[in-house]
Amino acid sequence: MTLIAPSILSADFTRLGEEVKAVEKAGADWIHIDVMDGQFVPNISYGPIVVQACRRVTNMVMDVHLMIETPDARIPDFAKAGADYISVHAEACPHLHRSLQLIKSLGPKAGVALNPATPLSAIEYVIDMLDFVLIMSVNPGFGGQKFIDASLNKITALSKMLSEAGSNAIIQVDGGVNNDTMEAVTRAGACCFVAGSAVFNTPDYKKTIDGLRKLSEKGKK
Ligand SMILES: O=C(CO)[C@@H](O)[C@H](O)COP(=O)(O)O
Ligand SMILES: [Co+2]
Repeated sequence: MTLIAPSILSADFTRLGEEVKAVEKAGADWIHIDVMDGQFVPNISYGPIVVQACRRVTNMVMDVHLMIETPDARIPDFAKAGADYISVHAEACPHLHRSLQLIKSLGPKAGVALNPATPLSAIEYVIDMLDFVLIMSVNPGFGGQKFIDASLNKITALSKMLSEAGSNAIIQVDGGVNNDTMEAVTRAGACCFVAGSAVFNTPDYKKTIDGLRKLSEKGKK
């Protein structure tokens, strides 16, 4: 399974609806929506009304990445706005089990995002609750950053950890995914690929997404 999830963070916001439709037409599987609060990360992006607006123009799976403090207070708004998948950061959730319970109780699939410096042990005791795990391969807050190479070993270790636990959770990789890194992240064990600048900063989205898929196929061999 190869799931390509363009992040709208790098889209042209004056034409957001058209951009979302364009990547859907180009063969994207999910649309990734990065929510930043200026507290958990040093940047502010957008909230539930943008998720709601995207829902009106696409049938793609909407994947909401919450880079916010106290996410429990906001999760119901994002579920109501139409999120299909919601990830919270382990670093922002003192009661991670409760946050995951909350997401699942409202309908969306639940995931945990881990910063580059956060060990996999952060999810050890909630592993059975996870529909996906988001491995940050850059420090969260901005698009267009360079892939952190240590993420590859982390993805490999996560893949082993999940299979030993009998978990079918999807491994999502987010940050610096592009033509140079796609093959290696696939080989490490990821199957959902968030790509912001690598998609939206190119002129032909279909060509770009097809190219990423091909590189992923190479990584599976
Ligand atoms: O969560 C984040 C950044 O915090 C990402 O989803 C970025 O939007 C990915 O951007 P690229 O590295 O693909 O340009
Ligand atoms: Co993201």
